[in-house]
Amino acid sequence: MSIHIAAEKGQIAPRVLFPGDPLRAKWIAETYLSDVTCYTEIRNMLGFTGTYKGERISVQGSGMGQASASIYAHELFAEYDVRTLIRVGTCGALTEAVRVRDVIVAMSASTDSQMNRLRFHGIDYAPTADYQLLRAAVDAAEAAGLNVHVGQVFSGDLFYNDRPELVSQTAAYGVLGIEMEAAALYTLAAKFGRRALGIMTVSDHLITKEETTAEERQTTFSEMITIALDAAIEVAA
Ligand SMILES: O=P(O)(O)O[C@H]1O[C@H](CO)[C@@H](O)[C@H]1O
Ligand SMILES: O=c1cc[nH]c(=O)[nH]1
Repeated sequence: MSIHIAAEKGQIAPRVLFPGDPLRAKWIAETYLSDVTCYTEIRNMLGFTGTYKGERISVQGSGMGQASASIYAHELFAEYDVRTLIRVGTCGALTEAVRVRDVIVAMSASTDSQMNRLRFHGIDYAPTADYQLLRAAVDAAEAAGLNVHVGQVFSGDLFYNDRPELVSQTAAYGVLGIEMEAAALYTLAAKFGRRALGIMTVSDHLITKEETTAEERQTTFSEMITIALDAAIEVAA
């Protein structure tokens, strides 16, 4: 076991879905996987392994924010040899071109986090998705007849941000949605030479103020999950 995950080596599959909400992890495992086992309950940050279309897949809660998600991503890569990590999260929409319940596949993630400033001593690193995984996700969406937005997201450290102009400024530079983990995930995947992708369903709209319910955020968004699972099994384990 690692410090924050109770699994034995081999209990976590090489391909992992990575939602922020541990109850979304439970819902994904119960809804989409067969032969499911729960391999960790430490801090209630639940993790499950099961089978999807004959392939082993795990689902691990990440918690909210880059600080929490970085701990789980690091341990999954460093201690459990995870090869593919797909965030299945929620985000806020920053532009009217994107609507609530739309799906965004995140090509890149800007951030206001200091993590990479510390890591790279002031250099502006560009956290970027794995191209094959991104392409597999777009192909999976097309095969299922689903529309997705492919583009930039912003991974903010502050959910309650004091700078309302952040929305208009990032939108003016092409950012589609705001969430809190993708930049760290892409950076750590690059560090360990693994694949990462963030797929986010829009849970609320920062311009129109439309919102989804907490229950919907926990137990729906099936389009995103299907795309993530089908993309995961397309790339080498
Ligand atoms: O729904 P999840 O995956 O947690 O993602 C979003 O929701 C949380 C904030 O409510 C942050 O973690 C943000 O990134
Ligand atoms: O991080 C997030 C997630 C959903 N909506 C937001 O505004 N921010």
